[in-house]
Amino acid sequence: MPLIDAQNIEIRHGATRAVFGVSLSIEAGEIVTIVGPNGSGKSTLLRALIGAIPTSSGTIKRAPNLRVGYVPQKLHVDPTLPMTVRRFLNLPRHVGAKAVRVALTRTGVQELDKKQISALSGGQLQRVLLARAILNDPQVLVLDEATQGLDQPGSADFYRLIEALRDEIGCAVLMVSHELHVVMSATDRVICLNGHICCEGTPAVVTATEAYRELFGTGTGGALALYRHDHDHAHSGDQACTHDHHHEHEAAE
Ligand SMILES: Nc1ncnc2c1ncn2[C@@H]1O[C@H](COP(=O)(O)OP(=O)(O)OP(=O)(O)O)[C@@H](O)[C@H]1O
Repeated sequence: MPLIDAQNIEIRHGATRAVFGVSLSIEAGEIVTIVGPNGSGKSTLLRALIGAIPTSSGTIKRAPNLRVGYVPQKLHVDPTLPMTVRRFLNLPRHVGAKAVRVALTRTGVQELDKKQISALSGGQLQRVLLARAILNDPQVLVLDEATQGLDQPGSADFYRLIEALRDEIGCAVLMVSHELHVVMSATDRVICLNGHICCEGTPAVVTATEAYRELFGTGTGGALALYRHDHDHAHSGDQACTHDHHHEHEAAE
């Protein structure tokens, strides 16, 4: 049984239909990356899949007592509020020094445990947030553009860490990223979202498709830049677009 299984879901924010006709499932241990333009419903879909917001139609089934670890885009910390990394990882639930040490070691920042949260660099903070997300030994790790603000080598390191954690913990990973070219090698499956699912598949299959080339350019070696990705047409909930899209893209070769 999949960890999460969504069938034909629609999600509305008031009058805005943010996601429609989406069916997808997340299997144990796989890494799934959702890409798509701004406002295409990526965060909305993630939040619905983990049960944080309701759907307006369709069904989402989650494995019983599913353990989810969530890494937000960023954390706003009041610099006047003193809080060490160790204390932060013990909120809202006290987990103890050993669990904190294990989690920080797994994310490669064990030396930061006594540091103030407000004194961390962007990359260090993301690793601390990741450490917090794995404290409950998650079956699914969910990341919403977790590398925003990191430079490309920093992002690449972070995604390598995610892959290593997946291998170590055995969790599935569901993430949103704008950096498909960076995340590609650490992904089993790519889903391109624009309200509905435009195309999906393994990176190897997706990169070989015409739809993918239209979306992301034709560069080689994974050095593809998702630059601008316009879908200026309406859909009625189909799962694969067979018609032309209008895209502007740039391939960094
Ligand atoms: N809380 C909300 N109330 C009203 N509308 C919302 C809300 N959250 C999102 N929306 C709308 O739903 C649509 C999808 O937004 P969402 O944040 O899911 O997109 P996204 O793909 O994650 O975007 P981005 O890449 O910019 O983060 C957008 O039109 C957005 O304006």
